[in-house]
Amino acid sequence: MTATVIDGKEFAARVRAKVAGHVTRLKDENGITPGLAVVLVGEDPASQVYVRSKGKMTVEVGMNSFEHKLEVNTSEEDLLALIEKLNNDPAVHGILCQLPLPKHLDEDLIINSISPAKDVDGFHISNVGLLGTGQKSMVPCTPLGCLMMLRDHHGSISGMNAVVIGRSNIVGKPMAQLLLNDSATVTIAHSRTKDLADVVRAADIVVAAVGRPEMVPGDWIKQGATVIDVGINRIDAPEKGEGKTRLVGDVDYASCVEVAGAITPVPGGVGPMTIACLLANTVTACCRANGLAEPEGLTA
Ligand SMILES: NC(=O)C1=CN([C@@H]2O[C@H](COP(=O)(O)OP(=O)(O)OC[C@H]3O[C@@H](n4cnc5c(N)ncnc54)[C@H](OP(=O)(O)O)[C@@H]3O)[C@@H](O)[C@H]2O)C=CC1
Ligand SMILES: Nc1nc(=O)c2c([nH]1)NC[C@@H]1CN(c3ccc(C(=O)N[C@@H](CCC(=O)O)C(=O)O)cc3)C=[N+]21
Repeated sequence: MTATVIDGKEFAARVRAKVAGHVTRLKDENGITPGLAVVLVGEDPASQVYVRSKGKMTVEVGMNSFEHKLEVNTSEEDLLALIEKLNNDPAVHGILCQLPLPKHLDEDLIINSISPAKDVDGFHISNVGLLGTGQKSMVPCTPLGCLMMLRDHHGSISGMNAVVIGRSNIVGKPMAQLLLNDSATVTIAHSRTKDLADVVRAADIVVAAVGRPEMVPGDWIKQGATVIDVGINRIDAPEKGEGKTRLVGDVDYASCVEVAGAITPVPGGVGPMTIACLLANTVTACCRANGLAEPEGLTA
């Protein structure tokens, strides 16, 4: 039996429609238009694609999009000054600083300079601490999108064995925290993990966030397990013609789809959900900033 394919693209469209509804209500009833500011430093081509796509979808759901493109050698001082300006701008409810930043900029310092209330990435230490203690916070978009798909597919994940491969601050760690908050039994694997295949074989839920193309083969997957593929890897695709590339996940889709119970594809899985959750977080931040009831079902 082949796995149910979890359609992240379609799910994300539903989340965005919900967000758009709340935006309309905020405008009509409260005279407020939620605004998202995205800061991009440098000209990394992949980052440019994401930022463009974020801006387009922000406008599509009726919110204001403020794009700030800074040159690659922008000083820390100038970037901090921009963030301070956005922190104090009442039209801006969410601020995202696209990562990775150029090497000369201190990523921790920059992230922690964003007002926690506007930190729609959920990367500020204060939001990380709130999430870790089960308090209301801004929740990182990619893990939130994964959680929404898992809850939708399983109803409840309480008591399930979940293995997260990857321990980054932006995906692996917050993902593990969210799974734990939903009462899954959580294992975090990483590059030093011994017998990774056996660790993964014990999982009812596998979340792969490694950054290695098609690293997880089907024979690591327990029959019927749910596989969430966070990886976004661009690889050469000579079969499509010379110089062509294609996008693959961290999971070997062809073999995993044969054993898994459910699986997210790449593209069309976690990626679109990440952007939808960014918009959801912006509406949530806007409601909180204005003392309004926040939308249900759009956060953890
Ligand atoms: N769909 C989306 O919206 C998003 C997708 N991504 C994608 O997700 C992937 C992960 O991103 P990110 O978390 O930022 O990546 P990082 O490079 O920050 O982290 C990768 C993690 O994988 C671990 N790892 C590396 N090699 C192995 C291995 N051989 N076996 C087991 N673990 C290993 C590393 O371990 P160690 O800590 O020991 O080095 C590290 O914890 C990437 O493909 C990225 O493009 C990222 C963000 C959003
Ligand atoms: N501060 C910050 N926040 C982020 O959330 C953040 C970041 N920095 N840096 C980079 C990563 C990566 N990321 C993705 C978002 C959407 C897709 C996405 O929509 N992917 C499409 C395909 C896009 C394509 O074709 O390239 C899909 O999977 O279907 C992918 C990756 C957000 N990130």
